[in-house]
Amino acid sequence: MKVRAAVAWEANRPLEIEEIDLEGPKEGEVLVRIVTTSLCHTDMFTLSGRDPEGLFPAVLGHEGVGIVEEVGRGVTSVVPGDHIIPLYTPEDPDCPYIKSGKTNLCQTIRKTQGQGVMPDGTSRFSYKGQMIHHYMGTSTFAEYTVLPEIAVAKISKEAPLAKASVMGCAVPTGMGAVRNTAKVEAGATVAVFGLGAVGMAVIQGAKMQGAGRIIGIDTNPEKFALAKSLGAHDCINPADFGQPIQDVIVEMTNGGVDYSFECIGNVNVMRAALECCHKGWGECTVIGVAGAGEEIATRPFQLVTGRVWRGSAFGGVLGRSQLPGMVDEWLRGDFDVDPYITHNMTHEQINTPFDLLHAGKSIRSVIHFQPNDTMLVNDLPGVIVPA
Ligand SMILES: NC(=O)c1ccc[n+]([C@@H]2O[C@H](COP(=O)([O-])OP(=O)(O)OC[C@H]3O[C@@H](n4cnc5c(N)ncnc54)[C@H](O)[C@@H]3O)[C@@H](O)[C@H]2O)c1
Ligand SMILES: N[C@@H](CCC(=O)N[C@@H](CSCO)C(=O)NCC(=O)O)C(=O)O
Ligand SMILES: [Zn+2]
Ligand SMILES: [Zn+2]
Repeated sequence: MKVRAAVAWEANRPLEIEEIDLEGPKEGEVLVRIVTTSLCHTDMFTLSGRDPEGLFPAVLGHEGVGIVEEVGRGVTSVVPGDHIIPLYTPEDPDCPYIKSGKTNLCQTIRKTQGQGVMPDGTSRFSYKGQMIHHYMGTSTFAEYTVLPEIAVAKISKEAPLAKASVMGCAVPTGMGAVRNTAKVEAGATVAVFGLGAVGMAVIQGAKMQGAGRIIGIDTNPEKFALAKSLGAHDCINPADFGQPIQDVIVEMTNGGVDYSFECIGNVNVMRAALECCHKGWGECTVIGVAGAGEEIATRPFQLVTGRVWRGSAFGGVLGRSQLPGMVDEWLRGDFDVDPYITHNMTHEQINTPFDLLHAGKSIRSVIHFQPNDTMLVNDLPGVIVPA
């Protein structure tokens, strides 16, 4: 079939909307109509050319929501009409990683996913006969995409599709890192480095866990008002201090924080995030994604004296078994996704979210594939960007 897709032809070049060819779902695959998708910093990171797994041309996008249109042979867990969230961290119950009960990092299709192809080694996308790569196994910047069955999470049909895309990455990543990776407990002191959508979800998650003090850190003070409204007690800008930010936080907290989260992808900040942790027990969770060749450093003494460095992908969330429950929490009103959505626009405006995110003007921009259906709902959060 012919589908309109935003194609990243090469690194550092604006995406182009093209009419490309999409092959139907093969065995174990699902054809999905994407309803909305939002831009995560990771898409921008890959477009920048700094992602060691970045491949071009590709259809980027991994934070979205859609409706199953057709299923391939052997697919039993979803049917046409189901509402789903594409999973860049799939969940195959037969995967030894999943069976371990210790991680959400399903490896069943990880290799081909990193090669920009479906599990059978081929791409469903092409343009005038030229192969176009899939991205993160999701490629949500297309009207329709094909996904392996293990990479779709069936969610409640009550979830408004106009807003649900943020449940595809930012919200579960930040909230899950708090609950599943760090396991923040009531009363804990928390530092959140980077107040984009991921950092905001960490704040929201920490507040829900009953954290006693939440400190937000960002070089862009325009993020502070939202961070405070979600639960941050203090927000600080490293540029306002004449000493390393980790020293400032250790002083502010009388010895360091119980938990810190790096939500930027900056290896120097990852060091600060470790070193602001309390001696003896403080734990730093790295969420941000750093570029090819970049490495982290600290004095090993920081670890010898009890601080812990760990990392989190997709918040440690099991996509098929746990994400639908997180969507239900949202629908019950346990948390709100509206604060994440600052802008709404059409697929044709796909490059605007990159400009807004780069300029620090947005949290999440949502792309609406059927603007007449989803952009005109009366409680749509954020502004509608004029075409
Ligand atoms: N591990 C995962 O599963 C996962 C999932 C989603 C996103 N990510 C990564 O998390 C990071 C955050 O994603 P996002 O979409 O929230 O990004 P974002 O661009 O919306 O937010 C990043 C924030 O960091 C701030 N910042 C930049 N440099 C800073 C510095 N030196 N000190 C303090 N603040 C600084 C920016 O002002 C911005 O507010 C990215 O690296 C992204 O690739 C990882
Ligand atoms: N491809 C990069 C790493 C990118 C990365 O770390 N991706 C995160 C998700 S970011 C979502 O916004 C992730 O889940 N990683 C686990 C995995 O990819 O298996 C690189 O090669 O450095
Ligand atoms: Zn993401
Ligand atoms: Zn940039």
